[in-house]
Amino acid sequence: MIELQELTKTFPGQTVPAVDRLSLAVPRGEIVVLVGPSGCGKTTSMELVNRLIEPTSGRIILEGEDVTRGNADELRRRIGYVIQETGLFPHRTIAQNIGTVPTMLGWKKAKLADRVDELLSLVGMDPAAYRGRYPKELSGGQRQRVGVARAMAADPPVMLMDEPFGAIDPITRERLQNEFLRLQQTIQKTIIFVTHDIDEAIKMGDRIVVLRDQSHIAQFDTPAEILSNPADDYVSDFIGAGASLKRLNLTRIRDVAMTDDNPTGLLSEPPADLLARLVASDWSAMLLLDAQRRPARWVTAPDLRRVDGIRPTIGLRATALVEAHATLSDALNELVTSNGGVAIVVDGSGAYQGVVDMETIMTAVRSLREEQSEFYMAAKHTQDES
Ligand SMILES: Nc1ncnc2c1ncn2[C@@H]1O[C@H](COP(=O)(O)OP(=O)(O)OP(=O)(O)O)[C@@H](O)[C@H]1O
Repeated sequence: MIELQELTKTFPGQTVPAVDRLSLAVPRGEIVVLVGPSGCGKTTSMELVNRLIEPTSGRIILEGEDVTRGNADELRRRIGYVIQETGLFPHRTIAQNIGTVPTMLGWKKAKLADRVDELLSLVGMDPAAYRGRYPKELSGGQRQRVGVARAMAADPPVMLMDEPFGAIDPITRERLQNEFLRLQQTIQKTIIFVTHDIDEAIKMGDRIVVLRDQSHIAQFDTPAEILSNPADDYVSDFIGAGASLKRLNLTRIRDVAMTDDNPTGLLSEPPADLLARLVASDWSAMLLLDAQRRPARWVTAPDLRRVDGIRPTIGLRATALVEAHATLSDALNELVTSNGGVAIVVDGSGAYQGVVDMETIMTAVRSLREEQSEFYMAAKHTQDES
């Protein structure tokens, strides 16, 4: 989809190139993450790809076409760009910001307004509430969402995302990452994503490029391979400690067997009925759901025996909610601090789907390990034969 051939940039007055002969092929519909230490040339590489700066040498091929020299504006319409500080225009409304590229392309007003609303909904913001606001009237996380919506406005096949969730608190960041991964399942864009955070790279990337100085590639591989078989000490050092824990970032909750034999009930049910179901199960607590089937409270048998009717304050609050797109690492994080000792899986509207407990996570870790050792056995076998 997009191919960089020996892309090089030497800034005026410099002797050493900031980016030196970077060659990379990004497959259609994949997220390729560039990860590397500060100053290694990540941002420069991205700016070269959409020709915010012109390469000293090398070529950029987009959908088979050499776009290194042609019209740069034309190229940028085919490439959406999201940057850390979002770069929203402060004196333009959210709708005007999102509509920047379509406006340049001369879209009709009605089509533009529809597209803005569609995009706001897509990134989880109510169009009526937000389209008329200004960037400073939004939270950091909302501004990032608008940045993503703006990059997608003219439906470019390629998106460049330079630390798009960098300047955001960890909780919002995790939420935005998950939302974006969910969105990507629908939009299937070809994405180059920059981060300096290896955990984010493992989570977001179909493939990861670990960069050294001057955008020299240390390793280009899937996250699983990079974690299991780092090419050299530089890559191992970059992964840092805890490679096996990081592997939990590779598995999503939807890919493991959730527990659904745990008892649940509705806040509106009589306590005696709930109690009967709870004692008939192997569980010591029951999850109560509200009328929209959203997790509300954890209750034990003594909680239920004590009352005639269910009050909203009964038992303990149901915490540790995660969506099926979240990783096992997210689930583990949540469950260690949760009231129920499990992470509760909900769908996009917050409705209950099941729970993930420690055993689910242990089983997944075990099977990841087994897959890996089977791989090594097979590799060894082939080696012995040869
Ligand atoms: N306009 C410029 N003129 C001269 N040197 C530059 C210019 N822009 C960047 N550089 C240099 O090029 C190198 C790569 O910078 P770049 O911003 O691409 O790194 P980065 O990997 O994105 O870093 P960070 O993670 O800190 O953003 C750095 O040594 C930087 O000082």
